[in-house]
Amino acid sequence: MEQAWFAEGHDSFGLMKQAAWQMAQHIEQLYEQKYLKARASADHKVYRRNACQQRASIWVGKGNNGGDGWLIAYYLQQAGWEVKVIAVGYAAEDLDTDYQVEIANKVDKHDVLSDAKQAQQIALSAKVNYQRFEDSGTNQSELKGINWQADIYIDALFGIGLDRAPEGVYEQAISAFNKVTQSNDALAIAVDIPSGLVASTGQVFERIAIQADVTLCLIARKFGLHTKDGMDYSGSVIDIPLIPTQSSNSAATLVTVAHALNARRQNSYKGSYGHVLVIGGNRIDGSQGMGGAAILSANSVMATGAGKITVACHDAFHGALLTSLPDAMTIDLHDKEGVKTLIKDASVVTIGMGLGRDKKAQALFISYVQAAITEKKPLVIDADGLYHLASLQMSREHPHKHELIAQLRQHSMDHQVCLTPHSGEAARLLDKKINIVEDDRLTAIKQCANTYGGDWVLKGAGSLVLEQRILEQKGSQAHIYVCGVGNAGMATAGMGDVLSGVIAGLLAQKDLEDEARCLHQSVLLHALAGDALVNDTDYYQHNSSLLIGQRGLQAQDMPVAIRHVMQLITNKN
Ligand SMILES: NC(=O)C1=CN([C@@H]2O[C@H](COP(=O)(O)OP(=O)(O)OC[C@H]3O[C@@H](n4cnc5c(N)ncnc54)[C@H](O)[C@@H]3O)[C@@H](O)[C@H]2O)[C@H](O)CC1
Ligand SMILES: [K+]
Repeated sequence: MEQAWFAEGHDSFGLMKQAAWQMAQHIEQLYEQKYLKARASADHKVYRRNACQQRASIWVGKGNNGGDGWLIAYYLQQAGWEVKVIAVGYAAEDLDTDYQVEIANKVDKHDVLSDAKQAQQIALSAKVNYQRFEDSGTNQSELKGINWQADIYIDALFGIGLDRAPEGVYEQAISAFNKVTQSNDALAIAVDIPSGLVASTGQVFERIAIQADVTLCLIARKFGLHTKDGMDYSGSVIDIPLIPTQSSNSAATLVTVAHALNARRQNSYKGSYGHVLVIGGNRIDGSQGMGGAAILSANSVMATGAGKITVACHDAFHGALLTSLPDAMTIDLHDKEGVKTLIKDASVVTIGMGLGRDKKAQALFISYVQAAITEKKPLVIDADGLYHLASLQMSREHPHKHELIAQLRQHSMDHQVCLTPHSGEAARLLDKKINIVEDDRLTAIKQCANTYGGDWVLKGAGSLVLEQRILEQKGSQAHIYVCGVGNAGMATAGMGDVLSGVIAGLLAQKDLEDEARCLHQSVLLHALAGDALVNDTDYYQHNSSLLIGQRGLQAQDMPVAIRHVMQLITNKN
């Protein structure tokens, strides 16, 4: 986006100045919020600390992110701040003003100094105080500068140009920055993205990254701020758009707000809201079984508002299921003909939660998925269903390999097929190592969709959703969403089963608009329900009876929260 802007003839150094100027304004506001408000609350320690001049310690690298940092130092100094720049990766001559002027004079008239160099020159000409961060930092006077107590620490080491793990002096600088901000309880503000975090993937190499309280994100939200490690390092994100951008160019859409649900028609009956068939909850001979997976999924189907439900699970669990969900009808998972007849009647089939991974379970999976395809039913495939799909894909000799996967692909062109792996399951589906998937979740979800067709969720921090849009002309186009809500309390067993239930429950309700029952809506609803149980934000505060907290949150707590969120997002008549 930035390059397109420059190609239109806009000045790149002008943009850097604009960026730095706006960031300096935000830094002043953030200072006020953290310290001056605290002063009003009679925190004497903070009051004493801030009775003097505001102090900023600005850590700059050698690229344009560092350029932003030099200019921020310049603008803050102009605004009366006491500033110190910590220059990381600079040789002594890089900072020697006379030498730099000499170089600048030698530059051919047709050439220009890089933006970062120009920024540095402006700051040095204004006598901004700086210091080199040197390897190992044993020199006491050097240490003094680095440990200099500031109110605000600004990370301008690396931005979107980071392309490898920070090593040597950079690694030391990042850990010194984190140490000094934490020990001073000062505000750590990242320019564009916390240094060490990869903007396009959310990956942090070997846990070396700036731990920011606030990230001032320039031009457009970076995908990496919202998935994998992104949320653990970026703190709260403030957007500084700077230039007009087109969302059609973006890698993904960040979603935090659910589509509103229309109120139900008074004149309706259970058939109006669909019949979900849940297939799972098996008990392999000699094992304790996985009935809970189907039970949790079924409970969520009903909490999401489906009209009716049948659960095909092992006989051993029918009693437990009915105790927890008397609304359900039951059938034995192994009653092939009976289940196939029910598939005909179902509006949505969801399969795999606790289905089991042995050969018998695999045969059931193939047979039920084929029946659903023949009956033209929307399908949700989760957990052990994904395991079987991966096995079929990997096996060279399985007679159903090409058949089933090709059929599923074909089916997904006209019917909704939702597949919901976490990283481990996605790795198996792609026959890759889990860290390959984790290090580039965006590529992984696209590869899943390319291989198997259908709509996908890649679960985990910042769940990704890929929805295929069928185009009028032949073919389809994938749209990717990243879920900007949800919390780590949801990292517990059974949460995936709950999600598959939400997806099926929404799909079954044909009275809802398409956007209100698409896959990213389900992922959002599930995440918002998780937040309703742990967050005491304004949005949920009025229902504090729901609050549980992240530790100890269980999948079985979710249905009540799902109903709560559904009610909040439903249009009133
Ligand atoms: N006018 C503008 O150009 C604007 C730029 N903005 C800011 O610029 C950065 C992106 O700058 P860039 O120079 O492309 O990259 P970085 O500063 O992030 O990286 C610098 C440099 O470092 C090298 N490098 C990468 N990884 C490592 C590593 N692990 N160790 C050592 N060195 C590394 C890499 O080769 C780069 O050359 C953007 O984020 C904005 O902050 C603004 O958008 C305003 C306009
Ligand atoms: K940065």
